[in-house]
Amino acid sequence: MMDKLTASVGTALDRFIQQKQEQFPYATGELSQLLRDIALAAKIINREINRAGLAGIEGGVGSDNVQGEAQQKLDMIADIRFTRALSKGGETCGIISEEIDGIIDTGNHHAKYVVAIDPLDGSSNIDVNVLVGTIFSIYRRRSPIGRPPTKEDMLQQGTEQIAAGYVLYGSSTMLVYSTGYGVNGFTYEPSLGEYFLSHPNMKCKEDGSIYSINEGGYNTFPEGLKSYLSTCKEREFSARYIGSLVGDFHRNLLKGGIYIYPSTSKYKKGKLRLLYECNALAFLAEQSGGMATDGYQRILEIKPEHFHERTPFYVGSPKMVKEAMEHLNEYEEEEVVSVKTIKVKA
Ligand SMILES: O=P(O)(O)OC[C@H]1O[C@](O)(COP(=O)(O)O)[C@@H](O)[C@@H]1O
Ligand SMILES: [Mg+2]
Ligand SMILES: [Mg+2]
Repeated sequence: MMDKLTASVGTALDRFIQQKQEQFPYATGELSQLLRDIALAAKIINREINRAGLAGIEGGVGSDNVQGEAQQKLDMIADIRFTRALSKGGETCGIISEEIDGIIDTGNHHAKYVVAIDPLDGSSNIDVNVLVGTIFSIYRRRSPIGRPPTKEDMLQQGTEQIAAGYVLYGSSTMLVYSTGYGVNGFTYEPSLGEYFLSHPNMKCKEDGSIYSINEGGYNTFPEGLKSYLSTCKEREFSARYIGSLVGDFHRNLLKGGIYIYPSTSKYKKGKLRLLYECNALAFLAEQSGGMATDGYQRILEIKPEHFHERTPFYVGSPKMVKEAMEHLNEYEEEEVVSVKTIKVKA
């Protein structure tokens, strides 16, 4: 359905959500409430992040999450705050969080939505005052209303997302999300405690000249990727890497560019998690005219098997993602031929 009402810059988030809901005669307001729950929790996290150095909430908690990564205090605080806001809000029946092994059952068994969330993205940047984020995906549950959330509710393909977004805690705090009708960005005004529309109808540029990748693992990158990176360097593209996925994605969305987290010897399937990092950003990328793949297939079509499964991630300007994939496929074909040749010779 075409977006009849184009909200103008400065529209308060609450009003924007209401306007969108009114465009759907059968909307019941549950998704609107869920989005408000996320926006509320993000305000609290924003406050915690801004005063982290003073409040002694920097550093680790001395435990690892299910992926064996050291958990930071702010990882846990963010996880608790989002879980609490979503549980109290009443519209979320189950949550998958980066910080928790299994399904978080909120007890809201009457609710029809489930959420996958990376409460704090870019944890390695918390203590060095570099921007961090939150990433979330929202799905309609599959299991009958009234029951506890199930594995099937949480392990849905990215194409099934009802909404997705991120919060960026940077020089300003922004909430960027989509409900499947374009991508809109809101800037938080702390003195008023409110978000206002600042980036309506965000569009990803067809092409760009920024590439974002941690080249530390270069020696173990797929040959095709090495070849693509050479072309980026030949063209003197700008290398930009914050080390916070949300920040790198946001910059490339605004300026044009490609973000890559490939398979490496340390992370055979890439480092990033499908359910609460890649699916959400792939949804936003496609909603804004960008592209997101694992190098070979659309991220949104990957059928998840595990809550914390990882995937290689190639996202951004479609022309750049397509070219990177061409290089990957070219080298893959050559590798197949060379194996066949060796076999024939043997
Ligand atoms: O340090 P690396 O290997 O480049 O990884 C950085 C990537 O890892 C992440 O920090 C992973 O996310 P979390 O911080 O939520 O675990 C991404 O934000 C970032 O893009
Ligand atoms: Mg993350
Ligand atoms: Mg995280």
